[in-house]
This record gives sequence, structure tokens and C-alpha cells, in this order.
Amino acid sequence: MAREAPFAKMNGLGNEIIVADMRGRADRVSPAAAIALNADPAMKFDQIMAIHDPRTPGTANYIEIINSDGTMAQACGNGMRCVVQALAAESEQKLFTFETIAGILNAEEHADGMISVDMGVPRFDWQEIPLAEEFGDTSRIELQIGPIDAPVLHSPSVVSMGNPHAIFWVDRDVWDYELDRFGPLLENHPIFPERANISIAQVTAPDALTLRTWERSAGLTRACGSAACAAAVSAARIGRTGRNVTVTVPGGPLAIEWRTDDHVVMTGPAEWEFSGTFDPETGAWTRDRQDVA
Ligand SMILES: N[C@@H](CCC[C@H](N)C(=O)O)C(=O)O
Repeated sequence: MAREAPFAKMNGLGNEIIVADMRGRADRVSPAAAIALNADPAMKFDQIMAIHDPRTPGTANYIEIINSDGTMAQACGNGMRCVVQALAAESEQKLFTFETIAGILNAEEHADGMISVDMGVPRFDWQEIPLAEEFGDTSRIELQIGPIDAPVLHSPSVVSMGNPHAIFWVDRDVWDYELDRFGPLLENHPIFPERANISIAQVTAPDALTLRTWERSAGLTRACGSAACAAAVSAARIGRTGRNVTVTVPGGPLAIEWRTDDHVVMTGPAEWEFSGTFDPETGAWTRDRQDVA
């Protein structure tokens, strides 16, 4: 087996993604490789989306999602759009089905280049998010937050989009808050036994939100697709918006539809930056010659 695997460096609204083509090989991207790649300023990323052969022959490609600290994530909306664009560039295929550790996902590339991903159904039960203690109603929960001196950041909406999310509602501009300071504290709050992605959200219209996210295991990002879905369903659940909203993240807008069949569909762009090959064990990488200016 060749040691090097092809990759495409991409982004989804500024969420930095490496799409790694691991098809036809039995190995996986090691946590050490992820950490080494992220330490290189030219490759710094939020998630690696590793495309593997189907786990059962004849079924969907298996996508492994690896955070920049080498840990696994169950969902990555922006990364899935990057995977779709990378695979769509190989063929005429427009409709895709993938398997992740959180289940089966369907996606589609539209004629205008925008990509929709069916992110599945939101989970509101406290054990499925998961939370460390029982809450009957997770649409807003009261948290004991000791060292954080921001009184508004106490009663988030919590939800799983495959991965755990907490959405803190604010009335002021989301940029008024020091998410880089609160994010790591809230991510590791004992109520979240598997930690959580932490977002600050402001409802700006009955069909619009602004959102900033501190991602579990990746830190501040310019976009988090699963957080946009989590914020959209949470806003609708507490009666602040309808079920079709535009969620504007630092990288730009995402359209989120919470369908009547309970599935959440996210639509947005993906962007290719450059390609190369890398060693999935060590993270050593080379940029493709034709991409070098
Ligand atoms: N960027 C992603 C979410 C990434 C996963 C997250 N860091 C986690 O560990 O749950 C997205 O676009 O959804």
C-alpha cells in the first residue's frame, strides 16, 4: 500500500477542512498525524474528513471526522459539504449518501454549486446530548457557572446534532462577547460529560440568526455547520423563529431548514484551496506541484 494519501485543503465558509482520500486502503489518519498537520501554519485546520471505503461492500462511503486535536467528532456540516464538492468534481454524480459514526447522511450538489446536507434529526433528550444530570426540558437549562462573569451566559439551549451543542442566547451583537475566554470553560463544564460545542447566538429577525462558535476540540472557528443547525432548531423550539432560517456565521450565511419530517437540512458553499499528498501516520505532506505558484 502506498504510504501517501491524496488530500484537498478546502473550507466551508472559513471552517478549515482537509478532505483526505483514504479509499482503497486499510489504514486510518492517526491522531499524531492530525496534530502534526495542525501545527503547520500552512495546513492549520479545524477538521479532517477522511473518506474511507464502505464498511459494508456496496453501501455508502464511510466518513471519519477528526478534530484538530486528533479526537473524533460525530458530525461536521461544513466538512460534509467539502466532501461532496471534492467527490462531485470526480464525476457527474450530484446525489451522495455517506455513513458516519452518527449514522447515514444524504447530500446533494445543486446546479449553482451550493450543497445541501441532510444533517439528520436533532436529539433533545438529556441522555442523548448527553448531559450529566437529568433535565426534563432541554430547550433552556440553568447552568451553575462559577468563574464566568457574564450573567447572560447561564441558560443555554442544548441539543445533539450527532454531536453535543449548547447555544447561549444574547440580545447584543455576538461580537460583544469574549467567546475565546468563555468557550474553553463552557466546553469543559461538568454538565457535558463528552464536552460540547459552545455557541453564542442572537435572533435578528423571525427568520435570521447570527452565530459564533467555540468548537469542541478545535476552538474558535469562522463557521460550524452543526452549530448552525443546532441554533436553528433551538430558536424554533423556543418560539423565537420559524423553521426556515438564515444563520450568519463569521464566514457567511447558511440556509437551515428544519423539515416537517424532523430532518435538518443545511445549504451552503464549499471552496477548494489546494491539493497534495500526506502520510496518514506522521502527517508529513507535500503540495501538488501544479498548485505551487
Ligand atoms: N465544524 C463542524 C463541527 C466539528 C465537530 C466538533 N468540533 C465536535 O467535536 O463536535 C461543523 O461544521 O459542523
